[in-house]
Amino acid sequence: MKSSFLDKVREVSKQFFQLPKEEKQKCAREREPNNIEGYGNDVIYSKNQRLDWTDRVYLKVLPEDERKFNFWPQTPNDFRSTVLQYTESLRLLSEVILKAMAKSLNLEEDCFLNECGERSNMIVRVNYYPPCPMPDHVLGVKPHADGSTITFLLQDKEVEGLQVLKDDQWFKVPIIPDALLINVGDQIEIMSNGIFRSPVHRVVINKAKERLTVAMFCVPDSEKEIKPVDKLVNESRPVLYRPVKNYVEIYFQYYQQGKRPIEASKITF
Ligand SMILES: O=C(O)CCC(=O)C(=O)O
Ligand SMILES: [Fe+2]
Repeated sequence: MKSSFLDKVREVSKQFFQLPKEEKQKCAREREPNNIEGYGNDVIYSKNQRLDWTDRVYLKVLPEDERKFNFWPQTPNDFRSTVLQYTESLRLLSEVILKAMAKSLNLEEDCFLNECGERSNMIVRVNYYPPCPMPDHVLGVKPHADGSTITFLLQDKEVEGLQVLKDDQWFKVPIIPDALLINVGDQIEIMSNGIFRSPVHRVVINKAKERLTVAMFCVPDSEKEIKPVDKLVNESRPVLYRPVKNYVEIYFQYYQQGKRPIEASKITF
């Protein structure tokens, strides 16, 4: 993918967030808590929830027949075509990466792809973090691991914010302007029986500068039950996760309560 195309993806996203509130509201998320698609911020599950300092647009791009264009920005008018083209490039790239990840564990290359089922999903989330007068008191995104198989993250070119947790410490993720960051999500952790681990990460915000990122989540078919692949379960490595289905659905409820969704699948001994 050319860096000029990555800039284009950033540009159409930024143009949308620069529109007046009334314009953006045209693709606003519906009120029922289970509907996460469209423009908005956190879905509220409880009064005690801490809110993220972010606005976002969340859209299911694949499978094709599940697109809900009424939630898609109409302005700028090349938003739709740009996101569709971007998704197609990342769909192809995700196949290459999931095959390589399977091969690296001596599995058949299609192993993870087959586990994702016939109707894999691609979901885009454009994250816009406005400047915040009290950046030490709130987070752009609370600590979480992604609920995907893998996530492609296109970072802001100038403003840092992403941090990853390792050994109980937060580490800054540097900006590499023309690179996509690829994150391992919970569903690959489950399929690989814990060999690939989904890292916990968070977003800190900035007093003076806005920040924009585009996350593309690759997610298995919601009807397909996923589980650790047989070849990665043996006497020395017992099965660590229960089968799960439609993980994205449980994901947000756990996340908003500050819990790790993967706990719903982990087997405790
Ligand atoms: O904005 C970022 O840097 C990361 C966003 C993120 O973690 C997410 O959308 O899951
Ligand atoms: Fe994330």
